[in-house]
Amino acid sequence: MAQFKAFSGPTEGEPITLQNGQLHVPHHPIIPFIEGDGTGPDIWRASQRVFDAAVQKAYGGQRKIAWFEVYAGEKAFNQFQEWLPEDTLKALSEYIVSIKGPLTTPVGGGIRSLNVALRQELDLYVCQRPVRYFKGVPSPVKRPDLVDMVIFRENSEDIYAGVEWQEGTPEVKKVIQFLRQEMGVKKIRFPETSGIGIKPVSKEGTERLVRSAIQYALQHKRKSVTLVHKGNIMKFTEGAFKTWGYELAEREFADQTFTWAMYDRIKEKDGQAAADKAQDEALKLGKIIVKDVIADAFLQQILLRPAEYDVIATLNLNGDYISDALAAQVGGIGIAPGANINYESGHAVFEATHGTAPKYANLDKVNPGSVILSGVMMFEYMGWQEVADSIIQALEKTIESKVVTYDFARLMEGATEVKTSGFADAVIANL
Ligand SMILES: NC(=O)C1=CN([C@@H]2O[C@H](COP(=O)(O)OP(=O)(O)OC[C@H]3O[C@@H](n4cnc5c(N)ncnc54)[C@H](OP(=O)(O)O)[C@@H]3O)[C@@H](O)[C@H]2O)C=CC1
Ligand SMILES: O=C(O)CCC(=O)C(=O)O
Ligand SMILES: [Mg+2]
Repeated sequence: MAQFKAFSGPTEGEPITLQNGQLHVPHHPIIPFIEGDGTGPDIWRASQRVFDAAVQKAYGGQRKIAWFEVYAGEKAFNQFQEWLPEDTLKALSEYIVSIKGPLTTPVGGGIRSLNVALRQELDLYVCQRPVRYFKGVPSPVKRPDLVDMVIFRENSEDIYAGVEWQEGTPEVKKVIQFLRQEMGVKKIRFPETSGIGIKPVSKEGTERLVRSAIQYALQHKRKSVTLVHKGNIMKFTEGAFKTWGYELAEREFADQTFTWAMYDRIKEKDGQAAADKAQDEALKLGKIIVKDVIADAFLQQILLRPAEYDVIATLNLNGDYISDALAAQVGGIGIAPGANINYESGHAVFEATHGTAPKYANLDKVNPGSVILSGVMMFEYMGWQEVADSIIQALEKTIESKVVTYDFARLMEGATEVKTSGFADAVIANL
């Protein structure tokens, strides 16, 4: 068992382990959780009750989660004068599967994102965010039911690496001088008053992300994987992401995929009819179509033609924007779950797509749906499918009966508005 310094270790349960690449989940697994800042505590309390009730219902006491609170953000700082204690990283690493509430990141200065730090420290290179419609949820679009996508957002590089220098500092002056004098850069419009940020995008980073997306598409019998990039402008980062993604698909999944890069090569050589025929044949054989789209066009097409998109593989910043935009299409960030995963080490930290929504902190008001659904993803990951299924059906039943939190109630006719805790009560009653 791991030894902890700042806080005590778990008092019950057994660790989840990885054996020969397979997750081994005991009947009483230790699962670390971070409550989160802002609305985090309200949402976590509600979600934890739903999880425990669903496990009890599915296994009648044979299985039970041994929750282990670990600390990050304001609660950690107040108790240990550290935003992200070493013990927390140790616990998330030791116990493999964990879940967290949102953590605050100040804008423009102060600490860097703890959420990003967790992803980088544990090398959780996939941010996986499924977006689907639940019947009865109010939506701003006519056919929200056509949205059924799973976002694979690269989670370890891009501008989130945090390599940037503030305007006016000696460091930024040095970087700008280097760029201008040694690299021949002439296009920094206002060199005296610029901050500089660096966007690293690697072949390895792209390949492991796209590989995970294609493997997911194959395992879940999805139709396509779309590489979303801004490669027309950022040629050697986002453009390379597209090229490396296609190359990976053709090299590692030659028999299971058909790429638009192949389509273009056939078209160039034998004409469009031949390329269309090759794609039709691939579809008949059940191959995954790997295609690409430029990010701005993608953002309008998901509104106009969402049914054309399925699994999405994209870079870190694009994935961040796309997650919230797609969440809005199916009713908002109140039911937008996610997971940060390293598919090689097995480490996974489940968390909602939304943030701390500070104006609603401690009001017992916001929708706990995103963390509840992140828990559903966690139970699926653990192989506790009965629990996942039972929570999903209870959540659907609750929303269909129009018992909802403020975010849905303000857009629904005849809704019964309940608090965060009240929504959890209703879901538990429907398990
Ligand atoms: N992974 C993480 O921990 C994340 C952390 N953050 C951090 O959170 C903080 C606040 O970020 P902000 O940009 O305001 O984004 P938030 O996602 O926290 O909130 C934006 C808006 O989304 C709606 N919303 C958020 N959560 C819920 C919920 N559970 N139920 C219903 N509606 C919800 C609210 O809309 P309305 O006003 O219409 O009611 C809210 O005002 C920042 O410090 C940011 O860095 C942000 C994203 C992810
Ligand atoms: O880390 C943060 O504060 C924001 C992260 C975020 O927006 C996201 O992961 O979607
Ligand atoms: Mg975000």
